[in-house]
Amino acid sequence: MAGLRLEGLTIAHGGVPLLTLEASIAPGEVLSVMGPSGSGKSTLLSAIMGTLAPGFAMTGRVWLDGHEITRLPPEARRVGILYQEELLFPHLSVGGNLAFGLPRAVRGRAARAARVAEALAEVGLAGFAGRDPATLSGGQKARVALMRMLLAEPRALLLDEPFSRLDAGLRAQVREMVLARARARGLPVLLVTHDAADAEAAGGQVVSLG
Ligand SMILES: Nc1ncnc2c1ncn2[C@@H]1O[C@H](COP(=O)(O)OP(=O)(O)OP(=O)(O)O)[C@@H](O)[C@H]1O
Repeated sequence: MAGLRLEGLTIAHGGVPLLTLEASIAPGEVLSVMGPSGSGKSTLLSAIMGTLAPGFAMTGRVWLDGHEITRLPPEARRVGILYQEELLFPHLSVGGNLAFGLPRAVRGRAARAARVAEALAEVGLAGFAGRDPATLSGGQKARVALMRMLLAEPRALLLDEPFSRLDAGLRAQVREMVLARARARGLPVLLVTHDAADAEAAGGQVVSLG
């Protein structure tokens, strides 16, 4: 089955159960995960990324596009994630940040530069490749972070409250852009949010942890 499937996922810490989840997210669809602080939302994302901290025990299986990825190393999973903060590399230009996302298989300076330019144009930032990330607005940084992640060609997208630092107007705009780009690529999206408005705008399924 295409998309992301969490089959009988359970996570415990020090023998204490934290969460149980069964979910399927079809390509282009969104599952919003809500729940109070400490209910395990970030831990769930780590489990899907393959970066669960020591001390956590997980059972169940994670499937992506019909392949089981439960035990694959993080870099082999093709799961992209966006965090609350954009985490752009400050010592690289905007173009350098984007080139960092490109797979090694894209070879040659010209081909890589062309992919970076295309990505910038897709989010209305044509000509920004040479800019220092520190000179960008919050919304522009969010767009660069989104395209850096998408250039790595993920097959699923995890969003860890990526809009929460933006003010209300910008928040809706960035949220729409991220969800539209995910839909255009047919990516299943798991959105962690504290905000019911995010879940409502995303449409799709909603689960609450805790
Ligand atoms: N590295 C870690 N080692 C030990 N316990 C941890 C670790 N990371 C998280 N926890 C614990 O696991 C539980 C779930 O934490 P998690 O960060 O997943 O919650 P959350 O729902 O994302 O919270 P928030 O909304 O505040 O970000 C909490 O009790 C937390 O203290």
